[in-house]
Amino acid sequence: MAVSHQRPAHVAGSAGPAHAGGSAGPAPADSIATATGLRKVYGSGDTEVVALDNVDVSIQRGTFTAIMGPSGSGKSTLMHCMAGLDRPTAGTVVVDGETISSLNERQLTKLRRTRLGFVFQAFNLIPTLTAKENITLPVDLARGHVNQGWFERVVDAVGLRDHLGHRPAELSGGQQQRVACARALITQPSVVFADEPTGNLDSVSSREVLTFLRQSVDELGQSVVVVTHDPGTAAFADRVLFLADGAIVGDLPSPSVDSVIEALRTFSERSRARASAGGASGGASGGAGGASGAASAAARGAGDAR
Ligand SMILES: Nc1ncnc2c1ncn2[C@@H]1O[C@H](COP(=O)(O)OP(=O)(O)OP(=O)(O)O)[C@@H](O)[C@H]1O
Repeated sequence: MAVSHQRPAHVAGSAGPAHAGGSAGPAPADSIATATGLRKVYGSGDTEVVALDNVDVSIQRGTFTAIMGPSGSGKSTLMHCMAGLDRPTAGTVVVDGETISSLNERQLTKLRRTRLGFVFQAFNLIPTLTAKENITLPVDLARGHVNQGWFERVVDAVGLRDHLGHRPAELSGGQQQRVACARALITQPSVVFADEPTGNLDSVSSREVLTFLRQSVDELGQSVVVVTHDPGTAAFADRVLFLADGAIVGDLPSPSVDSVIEALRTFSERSRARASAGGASGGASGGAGGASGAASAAARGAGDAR
């Protein structure tokens, strides 16, 4: 489902055309997460799938980045490799100065717990715990101390002060996902990674969650990366990266719903042209047909948002 969004003043402005290219540029000094030469191959022989093919990405600190692309284009794989949930076949990932591709499992687990935040489509809350207990769970598991000042700021931003004693079953879907977002932020992570965070929500709840993620960037200085199919969600971001067949094919700053749909349409047409020229092969599955499907889905989504 799509969500329309009034862009905040500091990121408003004319959305330029998506820059098309094979990489999202070299790592600038204020990069919070960087992938260089990232390659991920699943299976081997006849079943081999190249999910990521030499991807270079740099995510700026204190920004909201959306990753889009057709089904099977490698969005989740890219996010999982950058978040240390999956190991790349080749290439390097650096998060907040730490080269995570060279960490062992124990170090990776610690890094994920202490320096990264995650939000998934399924809220993954513990049903027997209250909202407050769910939010502080990562700190409690690490036997740390909740920074009370930060907790208060997050709770205010998430707008759930009156529901802290409620269990997940007593909260709406949007409220549950906001609890999950607050949980992702409680450790003041270097980056929050969200995979289709509004996939299970109606448009009102989606807006609540996206507004909160946006605020976490604007007011709390967090860095957020969201994987999404929805142009309305992408329009909350400062920048949209487009993937197709395991490669970055576009980079759109200051996105709007319309500019995202236009970019999806352009990449879909290019993908179709490559396919009819016989050049679409070898990459991740979901190639031309998938891209085309994504563009039509985007157009449908835009209809919903208006
Ligand atoms: N564990 C796995 N084993 C084998 N192939 C996989 C695995 N995970 C992903 N793939 C393949 O890698 C490619 C990229 O998958 P990925 O899930 O990253 O795409 P996506 O863009 O996130 O797709 P979707 O939008 O449908 O979630 C696809 O062809 C997928 O089938």
